[in-house]
Formats: sequence, C-alpha cells, structure tokens
Amino acid sequence: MPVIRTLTQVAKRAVLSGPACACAPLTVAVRNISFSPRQVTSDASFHSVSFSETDHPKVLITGGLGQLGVGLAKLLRKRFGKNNVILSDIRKPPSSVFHSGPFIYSDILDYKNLREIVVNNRITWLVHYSALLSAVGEANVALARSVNITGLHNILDIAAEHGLRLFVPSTIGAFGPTSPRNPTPDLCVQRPRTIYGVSKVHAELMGEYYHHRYGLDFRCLRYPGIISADSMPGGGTTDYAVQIFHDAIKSGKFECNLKPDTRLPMMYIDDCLRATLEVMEAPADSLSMRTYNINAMSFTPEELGQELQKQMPELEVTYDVDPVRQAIADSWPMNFDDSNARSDWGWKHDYDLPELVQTMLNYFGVDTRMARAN
Ligand SMILES: NC(=O)C1=CN([C@@H]2O[C@H](COP(=O)(O)OP(=O)(O)OC[C@H]3O[C@@H](n4cnc5c(N)ncnc54)[C@H](O)[C@@H]3O)[C@@H](O)[C@H]2O)C=CC1
Ligand SMILES: CC(=O)[C@H](N)C(=O)O
Repeated sequence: MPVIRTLTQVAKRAVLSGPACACAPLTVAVRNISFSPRQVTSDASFHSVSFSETDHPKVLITGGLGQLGVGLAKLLRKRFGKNNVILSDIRKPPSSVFHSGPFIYSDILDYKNLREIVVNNRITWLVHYSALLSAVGEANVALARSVNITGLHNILDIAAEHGLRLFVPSTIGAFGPTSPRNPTPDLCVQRPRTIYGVSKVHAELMGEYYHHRYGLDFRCLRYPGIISADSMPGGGTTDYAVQIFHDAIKSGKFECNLKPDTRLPMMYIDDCLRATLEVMEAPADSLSMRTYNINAMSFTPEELGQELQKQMPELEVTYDVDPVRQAIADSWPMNFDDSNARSDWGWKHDYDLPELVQTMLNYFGVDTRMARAN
C-alpha cells in the first residue's frame, strides 16, 4: 500500500523508540502524515484541517446504518450540531434517517472515496462502525476479512494522513477459549476463534501501533453485546437478547439459539453510545491505554427470560441451540473487568438488567399504543 511506504519513510526520519505522544520527534512525523504524505512534496503549503479545543469536531460515522450508528449520530448531533455529524454506509438509508441529517455513500474498501469525503467535509473525528459481526462473519469469511481487515487498513491510513481522532469499537469477541473468562481483564491472552474476533484483535493492535509509531489519536472500547429497541442487530452471537423482546411482544413465545445457562456481558445501547462519546472527549492524558473493556451487566438467556416473565408471566421460552453460535458464546467472556475505564476516564453504566428490561418494554409499549392510535 502506498501510504504504508510513505509512512515508513516518514517514520525513518523520526525517533523509533518510545510512544509518539511522549516525545517531540514523532509529533513531527504525525504533522507530516496529516499533510497527505502520499502525494505531496515537502515544501508544498496546505490548509491544515486543524481542530482546536473550542471548535466542534466534524464527525464521519462509517457503517452508520447498522444497529448502533443511527443512535450515535443522534447523540453526537445533539452535542455538536446536526450538520457536524455525517452518517455513511453502502446501503440506502430509510427516509427518516435520510431526513434527520447529512448522509453520504461511503464504501470503506474504496480508499479514494473515503479520502474525498474526509477532505471535502473537513472531517476531524472518524467513528468506524463498518464490520461483519461474529455469526455473519463465520458464514462469509472472505467478505469479513476484506471489510474488517482491509477496510480497517484504509481507515487507519486516512486517519493518520489527515490527523483525525479515530474511534474503532472492539468487542467481547476479541477474546477466546484460552482467555480468562470470569472476569476478563483488559490485558490477557487473546486467541479468538472467529474471523470477527481475529479482525478485532488486529484492529486493536494496529490502532495502538499507529498511535505509538505515528501519534494517531486512536481510541477503542471493547463493547459487550448491545441491546437496543429501535434498531436490529446485524448478525451476531448476542442477537438473541434483542430478538427475545420482539418475539415476546409479538407472539408471547421465544425460541433461543443459545443454551439457557450461557452467560455473556451485555449493555443497553444508551450506555454504549454515551461511553463512546465520553472516551472520545476524554483528555488524552487521562487515557493510560488506548483499548478499554467497558461493562454493564452479565446474564444468561434463562435469567433474561425470568426478568421478562416478571412483567409478562405468559412468556414461553424454549431452546433450539445453534451449534455455531453456541461454540462462539462458549469461548467469550462471561464477565468483563472494566476497572481501568472506570478509574481512568470515569466510566459508569446506568442500566442493569431490571432497568434494561423495563426500558425495552416501555419503548415497545409506547410504540404499540402509538401504532393503535394511528
Ligand atoms: N452491536 C453489538 O452488539 C456490538 C457491536 N460492536 C461493533 O460496533 C460496530 C457497529 O456495530 P453494529 O451497528 O451492531 O453493526 P451492524 O452489523 O449492525 O452494521 C454494520 C454496518 O456496516 C456496513 N458495511 C458493511 N460493509 C461495508 C463497507 N464495505 N463499507 C461501509 N459500510 C459497510 C453495513 O451495511 C452495516 O450497516 C461494529 O464494528 C461492531 O463490531 C462491538 C461489540 C458489540
Ligand atoms: C458482541 C458482539 O460483538 C456482537 N454483538 C456479536 O455477537 O457478534
């Protein structure tokens, strides 16, 4: 890749030992990178895309039409203004999303298209959500490798070249059967057995490498399984914990594809999106690491079913285990240790299991009444 060649040349001029953020010479390298070293001579002059602390960031979200992107755009637009947050994806947006703020087509495998968007819109923050999740990744390894690994390389190079602050989510799926599972700390053995997990460990390591080598402002949270009411999950192992609400309300029955005692870390979407904004806004000197676990609750399908049955006693939960998803879940953390996020930048979740269930049911209750009223 041409950018890697150029980054290498830039790096050769820099001091090669020690973290970029801790010493001046690598800051020089970063400045060069942000002036598009692929194409330009060293004496060319530019309009720098500078982002002072008082400005609002100009944010691009990739893969923004999945479970998490639309909610994140809503949160960031509230904070930074509607036109300062651009959602992008390769899919056609529903009209509600299209009319709620800027949307643009962006395929992360198309480097020139990405660069054009970043340059033309003076992007300063990049939230990289495009990915194939664990279950769909196993069903299409070649595509998952391309989107999750090749796509990430494009994102890293664009971010380094233009001096962006870059957020890439990782996952509980970045751990594997040889990791400590109860609890799983930030730093431990990571030998995942899915292409999704392998690609996320790669993302963590590449982002941290670019941070130390080139001063890229890379920030990464390992999300648990995320539960949301107004957006559907995109093909993961934790999807059952969203589907159960839809099926319970629609039919009073739910057939679970994981065993009743499969314990996994989970989080309500509002906590996940708030954590993302908080870590992006955290002062760099509060981050002792660049990749953090974040946690809220852990439960099994049986425990989730029982909590729902407190509100819907007629709910019937049965089990028809999918061996692929079960094997994945059995290799993932049962409880997540997020003490570093809590002590470094003040992470604190709001939703435990009872609040999660109540909030999800309230959402659907409101929806049902609205649907009846229409
Ligand atoms: N939802 C969850 O429970 C968790 C999500 N995460 C991470 O958070 C991020 C967002 O997750 P979700 O919204 O749930 O994912 P999702 O699967 O719902 O959405 C991913 C989006 O990426 C887009 N995409 C696929 N190929 C693309 C390409 N070539 N160019 C641009 N976009 C492309 C898809 O069209 C889709 O809208 C992902 O990186 C995921 O790994 C991490 C842990 C848990
Ligand atoms: C936990 C995740 O990363 C995702 N929801 C999945 O199950 O693949």
